[in-house]
Amino acid sequence: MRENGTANGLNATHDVEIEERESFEGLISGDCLSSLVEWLNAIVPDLRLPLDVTEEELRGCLIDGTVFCTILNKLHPGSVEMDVGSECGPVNFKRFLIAMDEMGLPSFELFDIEQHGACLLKKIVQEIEWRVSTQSENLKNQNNLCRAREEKYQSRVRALETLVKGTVEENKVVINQLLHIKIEKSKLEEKAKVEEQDVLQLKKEKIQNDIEMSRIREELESSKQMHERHCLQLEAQAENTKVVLEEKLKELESILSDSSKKVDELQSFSESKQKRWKNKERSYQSFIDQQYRALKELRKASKSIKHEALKTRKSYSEELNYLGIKLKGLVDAAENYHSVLAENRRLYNEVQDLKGNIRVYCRIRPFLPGQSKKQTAIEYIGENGELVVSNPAKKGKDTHRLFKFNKVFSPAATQEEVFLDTQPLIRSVLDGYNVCIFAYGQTGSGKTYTMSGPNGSSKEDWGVNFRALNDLFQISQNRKSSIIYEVGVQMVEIYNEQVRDLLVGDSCQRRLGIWSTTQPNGLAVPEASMHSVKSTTDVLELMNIGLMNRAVGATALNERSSRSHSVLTVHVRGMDIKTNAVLRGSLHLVDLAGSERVDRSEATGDRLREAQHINKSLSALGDVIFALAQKNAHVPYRNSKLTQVLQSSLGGQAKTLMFVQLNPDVESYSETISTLKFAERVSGVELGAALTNREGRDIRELMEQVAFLKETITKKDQEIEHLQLLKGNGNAIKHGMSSMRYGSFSPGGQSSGTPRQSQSLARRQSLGNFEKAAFDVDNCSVNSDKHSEAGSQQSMDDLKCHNESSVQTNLAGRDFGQNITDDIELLSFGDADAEERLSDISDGDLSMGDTETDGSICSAVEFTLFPEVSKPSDKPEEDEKADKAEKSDNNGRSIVPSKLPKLPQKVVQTKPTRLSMFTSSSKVSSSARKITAATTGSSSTMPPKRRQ
Ligand SMILES: Nc1ncnc2c1ncn2[C@@H]1O[C@H](COP(=O)(O)OP(=O)(O)OP(=O)(O)O)[C@@H](O)[C@H]1O
Repeated sequence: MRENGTANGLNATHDVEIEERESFEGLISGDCLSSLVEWLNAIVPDLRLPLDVTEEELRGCLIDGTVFCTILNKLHPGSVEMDVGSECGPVNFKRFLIAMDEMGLPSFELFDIEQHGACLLKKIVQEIEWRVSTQSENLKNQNNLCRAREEKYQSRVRALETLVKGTVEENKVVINQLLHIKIEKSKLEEKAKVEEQDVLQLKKEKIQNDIEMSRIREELESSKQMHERHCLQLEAQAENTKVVLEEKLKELESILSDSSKKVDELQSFSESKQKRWKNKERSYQSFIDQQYRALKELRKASKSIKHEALKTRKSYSEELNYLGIKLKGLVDAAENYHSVLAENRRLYNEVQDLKGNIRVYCRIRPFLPGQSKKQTAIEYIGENGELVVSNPAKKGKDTHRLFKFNKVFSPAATQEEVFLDTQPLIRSVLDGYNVCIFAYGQTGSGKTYTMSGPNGSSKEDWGVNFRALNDLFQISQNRKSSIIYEVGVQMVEIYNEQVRDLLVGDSCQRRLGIWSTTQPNGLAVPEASMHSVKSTTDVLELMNIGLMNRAVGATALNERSSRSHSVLTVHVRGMDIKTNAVLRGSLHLVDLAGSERVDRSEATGDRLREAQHINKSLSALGDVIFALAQKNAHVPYRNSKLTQVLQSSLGGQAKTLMFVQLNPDVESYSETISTLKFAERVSGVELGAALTNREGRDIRELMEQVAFLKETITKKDQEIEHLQLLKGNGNAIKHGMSSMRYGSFSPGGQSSGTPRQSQSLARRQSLGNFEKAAFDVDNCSVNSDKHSEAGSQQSMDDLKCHNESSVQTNLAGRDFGQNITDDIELLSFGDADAEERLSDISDGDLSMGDTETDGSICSAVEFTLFPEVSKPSDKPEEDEKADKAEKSDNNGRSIVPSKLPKLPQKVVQTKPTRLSMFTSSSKVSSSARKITAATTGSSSTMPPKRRQ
């Protein structure tokens, strides 16, 4: 019965829990309660239940699950595992009593574990299962499973219970089985734990799923709302679109109706147009017919016009023929153009000549930056070349001084304006004239500025030099169809009375000699390097080199003061293509050194020496010009290197232009006055008509003939030498041959040319190399031609005469031919010696100041070198007198030169090379020395070296 009751109780545990609790009332009697409390306190001291606890209080008491299990194990050791208690958590004591009650335990004293163990266990299991089921209400499926298991266990328990009812042995077996079941139970518990964990896991998952579900639901809700909103929008749009479409439809319908109306209109219009076209077609047809008729008429007319055109053509060709005849006349006239051009040139130069050959232009320098507060000495500048300078320091009539020149340029005048008035002279150079342009003035007055322009100047600032050469090239280009020009440039510097080549890089170069003979080509310094130039660029380069090489020193007056005279010489040679006539002109562009007084430049030492040389040369220039102005028979060119170099340009055959440069500063008044006085003196010079250097064709032919003969003689000489070698009888044969050879030069000999030609040839033969061939070959002018032809003949006569007289005096036993032989031998000096001698001629004894007038041996040389000084042909009477004087008076030193043989001008002019110049001079000096020795018997005038 109890078994059944227990089984029933188990089944109904959870369903009737509350009823059971109510039925617990009165289960425990008073004795039992107190003994129970004691027992409990003894088992679990921590419980500390008061002994007078009422049943109600006891029922309300909670005991820990483990305590609960401990109590059970005390009652029945090993009946329950402690884990179960810890899992149950706190257990209401009431439940414990109920469990005891359910197990039918009357009291604790009567409790028999073997008897009530199974029942107790069942209760405990139920309790656990109940607890699990209460904890996992949501997992109903699990519960079902558990229930199924529970049922299974119940069946087992039942089986056990049946066994328990059996014998004690059976009970033991049952106990074993119970133990086995316990083990299984523990396994099941483990499983239950696992499942519990699963349940927990599932719970978590469920919570997560619930969260997820709620999220999804929310999302679903929001998307649903969105969708609804979207749907609403779409519906609104559809509504709008529908309205718009309806409107459009209405519009289209109206358009359609309009179009159909238009179509109707067009149709009617096209029909009317068609009608009009048909009308037009008819009218065109009638017009074409009309045109066709007109065309027929035109054809007829064109035929008649063609006929007329033929007639006109005929008359035109007749007119053309007439024009051709006229054109021929014009061509003839054009052919005469060149001669007209030449005539023009001639006339132009005549005009230039009429203007006077020395022109003086005055240029006043502006105040330099920083000098604006200075007082000017320039009072007035007239348009016709008047210049008034005033001296504030003086009073009365001396305050103002008037000067007059060809032109006065104010400080504002540009380089171009200055050059415009110079330009005509440049053209004259190309017409075969010698021109000299020089700038004179104190240091810093603008000489270099006028001549070259400022340093590194642009084309606008170019000075006269650059512009002149530029002009030369331009004019020569314009004339190239009729005249071919060659241009060569020399640039020298005269520094401390020494001439240096500015176009040679070597700074320590040697001094150059000057050949002071009046040369039509103005080649005064033959040793200076000659540079052929073809363009302005070439000239610019050369002049830059020259300007860099120019000696520049500092003085108190000008920081960059040039202490030397620079002479740029441009040699022009032009050949007329038609006539082969050669034109020759030279242009000297001179930048003089400062003209200030020595005391004012505060110079000492080297600077003082420089200043003295400069002053000396400038005063020599003044003397020359003064002599020219006075038309003196003798002009002292040789007093300075400057006048020697410029001789050809200052003489009677040249055009000269002087720029007088003035410093406007009143402090420079005295310098300004002395400069202006000098300029005034120069402007008074009349040089006479300039002469052009023109050479005829016949001269050229003669020159060629001479060259040919020279060649023949050279060949003969070579043959003679060859024969000498062959025969081995050197001295005898040589003498014989020499006699033969020289005999050919004697006037009576079998010479192929005239004696004069032979002499000239002999000289030429000995000359050897020529440095400046271009300017050497044709060194004659129309003027010099006539002059030198006569002069040469005269010289030959003189030479003969001189030889005769020599025979009569000290040079007995030598005939004319032998004399020439001497000359030739003299001409054969080496180059070095030649240079030295040339230098000697211009630098040494021969340059002594007043030798022109004292008639020494040097005068003899001078006579030869400066034939224009005393012109034998012009003054035959003087010559005769001199002749007599020479014979009668050995001390008549001034007379001797007039008796000296004058070099044939032609020879001198045709070979102005360094060597030729030297040899001519050497010969002359040699002759002169001999004669001097003969006439004066004095050797003191010549150093021993030069007599060799
Ligand atoms: N017409 C001018 N216009 C402007 N500046 C000028 C003029 N003339 C000269 N000068 C200036 O005056 C200064 C002196 O001129 P420049 O050197 O030409 O004098 P110079 O007479 O040649 O002197 P030196 O005798 O020392 O050679 C230079 O600075 C130059 O540029």
